[in-house]
Amino acid sequence: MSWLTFFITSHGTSHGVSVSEILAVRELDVDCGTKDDGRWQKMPQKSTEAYPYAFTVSYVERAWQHRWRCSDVTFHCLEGALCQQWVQTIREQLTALTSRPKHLLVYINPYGGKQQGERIYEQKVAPLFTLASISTHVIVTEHANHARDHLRTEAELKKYDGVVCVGGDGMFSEMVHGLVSRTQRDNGVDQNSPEEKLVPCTLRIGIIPAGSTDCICYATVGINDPVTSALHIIVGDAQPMDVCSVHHNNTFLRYSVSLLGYGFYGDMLADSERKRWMGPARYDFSGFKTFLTHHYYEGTVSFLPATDILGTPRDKTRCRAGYVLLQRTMGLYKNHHHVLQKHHPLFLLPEYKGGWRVIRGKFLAINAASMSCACPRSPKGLSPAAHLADGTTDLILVRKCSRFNFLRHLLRHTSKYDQFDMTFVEVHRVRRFRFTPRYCQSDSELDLRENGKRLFSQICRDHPACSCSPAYSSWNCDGEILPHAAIEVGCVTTPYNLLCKYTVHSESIQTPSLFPHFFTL
Ligand SMILES: CCCCCCCCCCCCC/C=C/[C@@H](O)[C@H](COP(=O)(O)O)NC(=O)CCCCCCCCCCCCCCC
Ligand SMILES: Nc1ncnc2c1ncn2[C@@H]1O[C@H](COP(=O)(O)OP(=O)(O)O)[C@@H](O)[C@H]1O
Ligand SMILES: [Ca+2]
Repeated sequence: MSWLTFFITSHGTSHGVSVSEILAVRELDVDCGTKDDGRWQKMPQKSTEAYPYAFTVSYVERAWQHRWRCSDVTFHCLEGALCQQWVQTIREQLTALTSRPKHLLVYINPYGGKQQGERIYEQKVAPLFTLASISTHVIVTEHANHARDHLRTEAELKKYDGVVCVGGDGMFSEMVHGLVSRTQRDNGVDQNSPEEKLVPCTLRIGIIPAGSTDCICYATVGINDPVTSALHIIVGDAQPMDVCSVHHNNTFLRYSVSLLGYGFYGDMLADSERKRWMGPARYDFSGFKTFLTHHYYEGTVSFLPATDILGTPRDKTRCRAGYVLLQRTMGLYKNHHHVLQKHHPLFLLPEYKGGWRVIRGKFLAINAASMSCACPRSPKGLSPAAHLADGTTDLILVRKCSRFNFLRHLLRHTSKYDQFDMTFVEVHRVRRFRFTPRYCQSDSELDLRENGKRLFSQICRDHPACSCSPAYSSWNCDGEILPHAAIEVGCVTTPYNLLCKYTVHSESIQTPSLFPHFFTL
């Protein structure tokens, strides 16, 4: 790591800036002030007289709660030649940072969250990309799946070092689907086969949060802040994550990177989609309504526990980027403080000891969290100890219980108390799982659901003529509705993610070439 140190700043103090955190450098013109922003005039007269040459370095400053800000520091010196030498050396050092993107393809969802995507990008992000000399091609989407289809078929991906998603988890998911599908198609991989290993994508996806939950951004960076995300993208950070593939009867349905939730989160989502006009508050409204309906669903969950890793979902450790910057710490495992290295899947390939486990029951919620799912509503998330790129997902089963107990469970997501420490909740770290509802879903029912119609005439169970629950919920897959109740899920990252050139956050591996807040899949 190179450090730029010493030199008398405008305040006569010394300053150290790591080259890897420099965004830009510009020379100041003594006669006519700063070339860019006229800040020269503001400098104390005394220092300008004593040191007539100067340059300004823009760099990343750590602010409160994982936030990053762009700061400027001006360095002064006596000789013009020396000043130029500094500027030139810094520029050379910046050019040598190959992990930084130079050309980006940006997709903005103008419809997500509070519909502020375009404004957020123009006002907060574009000026930083310009400062860092990053060229961009910006596409404002015109309809759902525009970004997915463009990435899958048309986009000239060779021209770019990364793609940027301005939106929420749904928009990120669209882009994941576009990129992953294209990569598999180009490499002849059949997505319909649940056993097939996916070929990793070479492009990373950066997220500028502009959605309703922004849990993928929050859970990886530690905050949903557009400026922080833009700076992570500029300095070339990367963060691989687990991707679950969801299949139904050997047909590929979707990928999931954050939450796959049946029951409570599925019903809440289905209700909230009809209230998009409310913006992010729709989730609270529909959450409250779904809480009151208190439906439970019968079925069988089978899962393959991840036996070859040491961490458990009940650990007190947290896996989140935003505090360890990967490519800046050299060497494998240097900063890995909470998963024992020799047990890492890279070194110990999955053994699947013990085989599948089967649990039958009545569930209020079945949630699979591939990452913590931390978000502003729940800063610790659905599964606080979930890891970002360990090839597992945390399967949380909430059995039928009273409304009061379910409320206690929900409330614990917002406090320091353990949401899993309740008799009706269990959590397992798994590699694969399957859910089969007790009653078979007919094709005609599925068709109706796929066409967006809610079916209320579902089979009424054991006790007719009562206010019992419907037979099926739907899955909430990263905020998108999956109408199929029966699904098979595999966490597909371990074999292909960790063996590639990717940088992995604290408990996973790290290789020198990439960086933390761009996602490599
Ligand atoms: C009583 C308060 C209880 C608060 C419980 C909070 C639990 C929050 C866990 C959040 C997990 C979020 C997982 C993220 C999923 C996202 O991928 C996905 C898509 O995001 P996008 O819109 O940005 O595209 N988002 C979602 O599915 C939304 C999840 C939001 C959950 C809000 C639940 C609110 C529950 C309110 C219950 C109120 C009961 C009150 C009784 C008096
Ligand atoms: N231009 C558009 N018009 C309408 N829907 C869009 C557009 N672009 C993307 N979408 C869809 O909007 C939905 C929500 O996007 P997302 O960015 O996740 O916002 P939110 O967090 O508010 O749900 C996604 O299903 C996405 O496919
Ligand atoms: Ca994981």
